[in-house]
Amino acid sequence: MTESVTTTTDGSIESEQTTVDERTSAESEEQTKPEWREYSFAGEPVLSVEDLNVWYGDDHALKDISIEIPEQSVTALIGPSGCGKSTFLRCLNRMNDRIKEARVEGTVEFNGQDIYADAANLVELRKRVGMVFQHPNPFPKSIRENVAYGPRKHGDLNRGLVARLLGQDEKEAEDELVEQCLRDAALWEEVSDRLEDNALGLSGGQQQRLCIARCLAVDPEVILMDEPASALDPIATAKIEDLIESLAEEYTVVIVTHNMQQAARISDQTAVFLTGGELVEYGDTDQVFENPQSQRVEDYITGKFG
Ligand SMILES: Nc1ncnc2c1ncn2[C@@H]1O[C@H](COP(=O)(O)OP(=O)(O)OP(=O)(O)O)[C@@H](O)[C@H]1O
Repeated sequence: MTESVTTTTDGSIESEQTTVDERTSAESEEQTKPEWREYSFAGEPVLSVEDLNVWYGDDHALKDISIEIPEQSVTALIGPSGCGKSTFLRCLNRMNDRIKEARVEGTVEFNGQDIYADAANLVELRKRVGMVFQHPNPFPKSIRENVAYGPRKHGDLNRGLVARLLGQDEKEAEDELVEQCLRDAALWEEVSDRLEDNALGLSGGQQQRLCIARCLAVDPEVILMDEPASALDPIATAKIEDLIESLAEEYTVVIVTHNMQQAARISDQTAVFLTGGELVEYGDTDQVFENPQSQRVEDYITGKFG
C-alpha cells in the first residue's frame, strides 16, 4: 500500500490511503502495546524517560525505552547480564557523557526539565541525582572529610548562610551535617568515635554506607545505585537493604540488581530489561514477580534463562 501511495497521481486517493495506513498502524500499535504501559502509580513521576536509545559505536545497547519513575519509592532494574541496566541507570544523570563512544537519543526529564537540553547544568544534575557504585569508592581521606567533601567542593552557600543565621560557625554546621548524613546512612553508631580515621580502614559494608552518606551530603532527590551490595557479605547486604528501604521514605531510589530476591524484598516497582536492550515489563514488584504479563519475563524470573 505504501508503494501505491507514492506512485499514484490522484491526491484524494493518496490521502485516503494514508489515513487507512495511519489507522492500521495505530490499531496495530494499540494491539501490541504491552500491558505494563498501563501501569500507574501514586504520586508524581520524578524521572520521565521517553523513547530512549543508546548506542556504543554500532552496538545498539538500549532500544526505545519509555518509563516513568515515581518519587519516594524504590525502583529495581533487573535482567540478564548485558541487557543495558547500567547503561540505563547512567542515562539518568548523564554519566554516559563520560564514555566517548556512547550516543544517547530520546528524552529524559527530571522534574519536568530535559536533562539532555543544551542549557542543562551537569554539576547541579549530579548533585540532585546522585550515584552509588558497585564497589565502594571512598576517598583516601578521613571519614569526616569524605562526607564533608561534596558540600565543601560545591561551596554550599545556603548551608553557610543558614549556619550564620543560626549563629553557628561553619565548623559547627559541618559537624552537624556530617553527623546527620552518617545517621541517615545508618553508620553513625559505628564511627562516631573515629571520624578522623582514614575511611579505607572501614569494612566493605561500612565503606558502602559511607559512600551513601557522601551522596546524601549534597542534598540529592534521587539516588541511583548500581548493584550496591554485590561486593558485600550477607550481613552487610542486609544492612544496605534496610537502609535503602528507609531512604525511600525521603528519596527516590533506582537500583540495579542481579539479585531477584533482593529486588522482590526492597522495591516498590520493578523494570525488567531483557537481552537486546529492551524494557519488557514494568510494574508493581509483587505483580511482576507473581503474575508477569510476558512469557519471556516469566521464563527469566523462574530461571529458565538468563
Ligand atoms: N563503555 C562501554 N563501551 C562499549 N560498550 C559498552 C560499554 N558499556 C556497556 N557496553 C555494552 O552495552 C551493553 C549493555 O551493557 P550494560 O553494562 O549496560 O548491561 P548490564 O545489563 O548492566 O550488564 P551487567 O548486568 O553485566 O552489568 C553490553 O553489550 C555492553 O557490552
